[in-house]
Amino acid sequence: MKRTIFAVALNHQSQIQAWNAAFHQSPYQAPPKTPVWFIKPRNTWRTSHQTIALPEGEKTFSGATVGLVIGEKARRVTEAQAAQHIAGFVLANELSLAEESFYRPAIQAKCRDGFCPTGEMAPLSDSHGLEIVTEVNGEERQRWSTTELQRGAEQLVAALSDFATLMPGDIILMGTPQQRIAVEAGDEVVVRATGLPALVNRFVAEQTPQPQPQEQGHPTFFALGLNYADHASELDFKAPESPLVFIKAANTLTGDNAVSVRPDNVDYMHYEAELVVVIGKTARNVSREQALDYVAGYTLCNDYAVRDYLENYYRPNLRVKSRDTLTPLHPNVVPRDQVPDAQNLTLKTFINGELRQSGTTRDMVFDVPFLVSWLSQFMTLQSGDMIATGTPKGLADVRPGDEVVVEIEGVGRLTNRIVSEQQFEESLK
Ligand SMILES: O=C(O)C/C(=C\C=C(/O)C(=O)O)C(=O)O
Ligand SMILES: [Mg+2]
Repeated sequence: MKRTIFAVALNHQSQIQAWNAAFHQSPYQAPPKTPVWFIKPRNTWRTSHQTIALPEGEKTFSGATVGLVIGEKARRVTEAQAAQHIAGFVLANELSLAEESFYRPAIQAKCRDGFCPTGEMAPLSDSHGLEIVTEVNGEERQRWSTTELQRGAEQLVAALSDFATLMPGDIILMGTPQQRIAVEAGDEVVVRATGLPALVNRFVAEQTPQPQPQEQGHPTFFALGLNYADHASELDFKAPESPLVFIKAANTLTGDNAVSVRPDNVDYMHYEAELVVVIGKTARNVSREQALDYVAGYTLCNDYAVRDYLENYYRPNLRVKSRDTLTPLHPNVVPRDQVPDAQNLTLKTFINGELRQSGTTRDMVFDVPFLVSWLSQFMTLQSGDMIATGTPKGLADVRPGDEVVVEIEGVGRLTNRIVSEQQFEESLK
């Protein structure tokens, strides 16, 4: 069973070459130091032989790749240990709109319905030197080799498992060349590699929204960046003109009264009190007026961020936002009809009993109906998906031993304690 599909951008040499000059200039300033991870959420999943509806008015590009499949839980494994955690490999198509920037391009470009078909897994022991071939309507259009990747399978597992525990069934897509192949309605795209079952998909025009295939997978956990203007200005940003959405993987979620690990030798581990919207039924192309009908209710989370790991423009940055234990989420969902006005709730964070953050959901830049409607314009929201709506001003560092309580009026109270890496490791023994 698939759990989380992680993917890595800028892992093919041709991409690094193509972007090299831009990466030494503003706004990037420097090439990324660590892998640029992103997530292909469950609405993007398809299997071989399923059709994929192309978004209207957009140019879609095929990005044939190979994914490694985790067979055995991997937490902080070294490159030398990584191979024993890999069950095999799959072919995949990391479909995307044009990649014009690496500043949060991901969600609208990469997370559309059907934008991640994957084939069947084969228990290959090694992906080195694998040639990935793309055929469109029977004609070979691209061939590349995994020797051209900057980081191979073992390096990717080691880098990701350093902060995110990988579970059996998780997949890491290993990257695509800079050159992608435009696909059109009617095209049949076949991705092949020796030793792996071919991946075959036909593209069709998007007419009416297609029913979602019954795929299993974690609910998607969306989060908003800078959705309160006062918080954006405390981080020296302007309020965004359109929603800045990132996705957090399941590894980061924990519950009420749980612990969160502060990495050693960092300066900025910030709490973030956030209202979380829980989707109640499938939502595609819903208007702002209809949007609340698709909301089951509300809960709250603490969207911790280790800001030392921010790398300028390379966002969403999973090392900052999707680390193990760094998203305490309250398990109780308060039904929508018990929250008369989600845009008029007080949020508070207390550290060791002292009030440190206070704001109101009135100050959201993009309110709940807008967010549900906006996301549903380009992806299908499913029951259980959640949207963490951003945090107001008032961030501060937290240290091991701190008790952090996030409270939202009428929604709940979430308690969490900060531990050091050493304390956490000892608790696991
Ligand atoms: O971390 C940042 O600097 C901004 C950011 C996310 C911010 C939030 O999570 C928030 O405002 O609640 C980012 O993803 O870049
Ligand atoms: Mg946040």
